[in-house]
Amino acid sequence: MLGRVNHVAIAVPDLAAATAAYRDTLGAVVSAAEALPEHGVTVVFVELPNTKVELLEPLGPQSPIAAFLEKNPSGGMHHICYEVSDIIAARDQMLAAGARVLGNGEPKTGAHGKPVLFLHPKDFFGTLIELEQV
Ligand SMILES: CC[C@@H](C(=O)O)C(=O)SCCNC(=O)CCNC(=O)[C@H](O)C(C)(C)COP(=O)(O)OP(=O)(O)OC[C@H]1O[C@@H](n2cnc3c(N)ncnc32)[C@H](O)[C@@H]1OP(=O)(O)O
Ligand SMILES: [Co+2]
Repeated sequence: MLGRVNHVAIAVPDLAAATAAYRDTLGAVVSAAEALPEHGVTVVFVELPNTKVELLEPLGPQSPIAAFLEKNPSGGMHHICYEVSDIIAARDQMLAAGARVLGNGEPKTGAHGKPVLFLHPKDFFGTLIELEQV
């Protein structure tokens, strides 16, 4: 079911500072910041030769990363995103296996304009998984 790693996401308390560290200290190519209110985050992508790093800052009072940052105030790895070819088939395969698909189970449009779903970290060894249809 799983294809390539699309991105690894890091939740950060200060997106401008994190972006500057990746751009100026690590010498990476970074995108402009984009607010995604429907996901409760502002995001910057770090472009790498083989994948991307997604820097996430909370946006709004209902941000899904707010509690994570309370527990990890200096930031931390938040999720890994795998590509799938058919997100509905992947969702149904996960539900049949007893894994928890987060939200209402319907894909949302992710940062790349593609359908995404999340799987509960407690069902996958403490790692939140995002599936993105490509
Ligand atoms: C930019 C758009 C998009 C893209 O296209 O790339 C994105 O990536 S959006 C990214 C942000 N969106 C999401 O994270 C949506 C899915 N997340 C959720 O639904 C929730 O955050 C959650 C994972 C269900 C957790 O919410 P909740 O149960 O309310 O939080 P708790 O703090 O109570 O956590 C319960 C339990 O799970 C542990 N936890 C929480 N988050 C993570 C995590 N990222 N990685 C690993 N473990 C996590 C948390 O520590 C709790 O464990 P215990 O303390 O042992 O109970
Ligand atoms: Co993501």
